[in-house]
Amino acid sequence: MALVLVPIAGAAVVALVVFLLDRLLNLPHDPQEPPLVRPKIPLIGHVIGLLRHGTRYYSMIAEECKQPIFTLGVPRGKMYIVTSPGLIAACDRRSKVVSFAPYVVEFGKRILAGSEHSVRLLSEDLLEEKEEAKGSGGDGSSSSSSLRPETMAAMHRSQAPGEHLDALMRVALRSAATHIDSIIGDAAAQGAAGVPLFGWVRQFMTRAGTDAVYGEEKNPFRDPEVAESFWAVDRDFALLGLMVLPDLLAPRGSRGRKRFFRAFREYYASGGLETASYLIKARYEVNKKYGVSDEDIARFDLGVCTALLVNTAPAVGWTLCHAYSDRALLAELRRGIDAAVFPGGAPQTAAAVDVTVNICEVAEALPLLESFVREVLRVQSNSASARFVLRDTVLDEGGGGGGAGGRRYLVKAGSFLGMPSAPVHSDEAVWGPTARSFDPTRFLPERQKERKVPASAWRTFGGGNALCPGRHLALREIMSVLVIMVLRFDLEPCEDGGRWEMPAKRHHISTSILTPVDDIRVRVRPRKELARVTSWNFVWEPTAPKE
Ligand code: HEM
Repeated sequence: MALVLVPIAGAAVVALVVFLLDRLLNLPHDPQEPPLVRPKIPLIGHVIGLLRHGTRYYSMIAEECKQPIFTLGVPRGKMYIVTSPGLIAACDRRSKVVSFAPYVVEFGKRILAGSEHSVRLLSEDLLEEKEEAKGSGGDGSSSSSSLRPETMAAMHRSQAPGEHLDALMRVALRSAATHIDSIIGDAAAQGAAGVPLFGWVRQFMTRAGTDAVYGEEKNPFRDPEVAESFWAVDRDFALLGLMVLPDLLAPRGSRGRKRFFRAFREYYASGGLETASYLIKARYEVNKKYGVSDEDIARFDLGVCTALLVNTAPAVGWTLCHAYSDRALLAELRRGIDAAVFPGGAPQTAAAVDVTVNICEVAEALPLLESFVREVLRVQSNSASARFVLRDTVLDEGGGGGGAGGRRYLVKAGSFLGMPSAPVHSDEAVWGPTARSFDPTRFLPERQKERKVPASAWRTFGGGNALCPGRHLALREIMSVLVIMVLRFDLEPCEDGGRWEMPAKRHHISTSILTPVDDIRVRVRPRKELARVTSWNFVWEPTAPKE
């Protein structure tokens, strides 16, 4: 009898220990908070889920619990996950309290390895009350009075539609077109094995983006070693973020980071600023105003390059995969682009022809272009919109979309709040029955009129006062490369008899666009029917507004 009781008593002790630990490690849950989702394995189930599935875990839970917002308890903390557009909009409206700022500070400390002084400057006025006192207008348009918001205001100002963005695009296009040409003209570089599509795109987008921002003349990325160093940092992003023995745990990333910082110190020391874009000049001015050292300015540039490159490069890769893997879509895009560039048909003369293409005009003539790119960004987005709750606050869904009308939820100070794009991007209540399929016409103006999707449901560029300031530049860059490629080249996978197979995807910690698990090797060939064109010039010049 006593022997029978041993396992029962053992199980009771385990249950008691788990119960006590649960009480001790998990924070109490107020009924006004979003519903609590209990993990299958007590205490650490959600942590295991997140480690195993990455941000996909949020979608898995969202699908099971079907709540507009829910709470995941983790040891000594809690995470609120928001999936309804109405509540996302509510968080965006309170973005000073449900804040992105603490992550900017952590990024400055862990990845940019900023000095204590600069990290302190970044963490000043987290609630942006100084700004409020002056009567701010929100997403960077305000007159702010601390380093972090003022830097973001400069980022928004320098990339808003207008002369500064046009200047960035001028250089980006010139540089992208030149670097695309250099590989096409170099048969040896392509070889029989072709080029790795995502790797190749990353190479020319890295150069185009940084030429635009830092100026072609002194851009540190002219040195391939600096580009390699940058991408080594990105590869080791998570390990560097731990701040534990980086030279040992992440030797390539750590070496790359030092090399990057050196290159950027030299850039400023050798007068790089004079040839830089307005974006870099405006940032420099703000940094100097707040007493950031030259050493730290060079470190902050690692942040600029991360924001500039890590999403745009894979987004261009996916855009080309989607365009070329669907013959009917490719034919339609090509028909529209050809018609806009050669209204009288492809040049047939014996003489060589120079062609200038204004991509802005092409995009206006062919709305499918932007609709298609937005759809690529919808399905390939994996943004987390991570926030930290700085004060207890009540979120009111306000009946604004998502269908759960007007419920209120308390979120507590000190908690993580995420608004991952994946669940909301695949929600049939928002996008209709085709939510999970790829539809390049989804964002055409006439389709948008048919089905009103709340603005807060398209999360590719985030929202609130963390809304991506580079979104206009990114969209223009992606559309431009698409036009250049579709107009000029045929792309064919080297393997599987030329059949396109979409690469599997995975999440990478630094990016909000999914990463391909494996690259795909392609052959790039100029279109035969345009052989007469010997010189191409691509520009993005906004047309005069219509009367
Ligand atoms: C396809 C390309 C891009 C995607 C998908 C993307 C996406 C995002 C997302 C999701 C966020 C966070 C928003 C949030 O949490 O609500 C963000 C922030 C940011 N992005 Fe982008 N981005 C892209 C390109 C760019 C470019 C070209 C730049 C130019 C420098 C840029 C600069 C930034 C900056 C500085 C922030 C931080 C904003 C802040 O702290 O307030 N991004 N981006």
